[in-house]
Amino acid sequence: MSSSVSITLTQCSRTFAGGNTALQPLDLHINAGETLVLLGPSGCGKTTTLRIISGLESPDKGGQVLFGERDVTALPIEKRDVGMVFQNYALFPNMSVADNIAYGLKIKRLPRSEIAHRLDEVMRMVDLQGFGGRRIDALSGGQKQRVALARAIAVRPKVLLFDEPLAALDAKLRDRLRIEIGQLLRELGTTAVYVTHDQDEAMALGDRIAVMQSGRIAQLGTPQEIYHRPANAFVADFIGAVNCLEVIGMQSDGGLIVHGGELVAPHLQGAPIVYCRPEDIQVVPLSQADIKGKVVQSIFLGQSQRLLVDTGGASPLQIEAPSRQRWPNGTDIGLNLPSSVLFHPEKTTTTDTTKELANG
Ligand SMILES: Nc1ncnc2c1ncn2[C@@H]1O[C@H](COP(=O)(O)OP(=O)(O)OP(=O)(O)O)[C@@H](O)[C@H]1O
Repeated sequence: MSSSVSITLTQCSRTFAGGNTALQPLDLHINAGETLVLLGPSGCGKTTTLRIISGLESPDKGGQVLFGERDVTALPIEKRDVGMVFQNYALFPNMSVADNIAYGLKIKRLPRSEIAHRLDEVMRMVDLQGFGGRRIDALSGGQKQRVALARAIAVRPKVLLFDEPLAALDAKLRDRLRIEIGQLLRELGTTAVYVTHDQDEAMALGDRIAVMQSGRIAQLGTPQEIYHRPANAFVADFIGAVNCLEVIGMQSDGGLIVHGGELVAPHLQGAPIVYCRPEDIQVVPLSQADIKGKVVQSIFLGQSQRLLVDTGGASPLQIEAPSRQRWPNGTDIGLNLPSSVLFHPEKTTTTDTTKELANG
């Protein structure tokens, strides 16, 4: 495989006709061999960023795209040595699987023996052995996406770009292909940029995730950093369920007395706000509970259940509870909330937060 390259975007903005700014000036460095996921809601600028990296789109004047040390800003996609995988596969429906995969290799005028060798190699990698002669329209969605993947890697690109490749597939297939793509990317070591609005996909695949909001990067970090130390309320809310708690007092041992509340704004006037994830709240016997409440709803999720618990706050707390236990509505429930699991977006660590709150 060809050696991977780093990607550097400097001051890349994109304004469309009519003054619609899809991307604010963006600086982003992607390490060689890294998988970077661009995650965010519809319209936040993920695809525009990917298209600027691919060469399908140019940044506004002044923006620069480097692959390694090489300035590729003015190069079209076919000169950038990138492979792309799209949501809609973008395959030739009337051609066979093998002809689709070999398409780029033929354009590169590789010798027939080399084409045969690479076909063999990539079809094995994406588990499509024996499918070479099939027509594209005789394949399932998952198989089509494997063909698209094989076609992208067959040319041994320096950079692999994915635009929501699993969005059209059903949940089970999505999970499976997500794992396979992750394995493949590790095996290939190719620098990859992967666009999705699915947080599970982002966390499973990304070495780092850039969470985007309104044409900017709201946070760039490892999945763990993004999940456990979200930079702001938008990231906290986008990357998973979060409880927003109003601090209404302090216990003698320094523990916070909190009320449940919903995620409204990062800074409400008055009481300090802290956040916590549903799975970090412990269900304990009532006699040992810091917080007591009543179950108002339970949502069965299979491997766990989400309980909504009224603790007297503005809105119920979300708790993750074991799957097999029954919690009829109206059940009294005891909860503990270790201060170590509380976090405050805009601040760096949970410990800082607790200290600051304790001091202030
Ligand atoms: N060719 C275009 N002309 C005008 N506006 C555009 C064009 N392409 C994108 N935009 C706008 O730029 C913004 C960002 O679009 P982009 O496709 O990058 O978002 P996205 O995060 O990929 O969204 P989605 O997940 O829905 O694909 C949107 O407001 C979109 O409407």
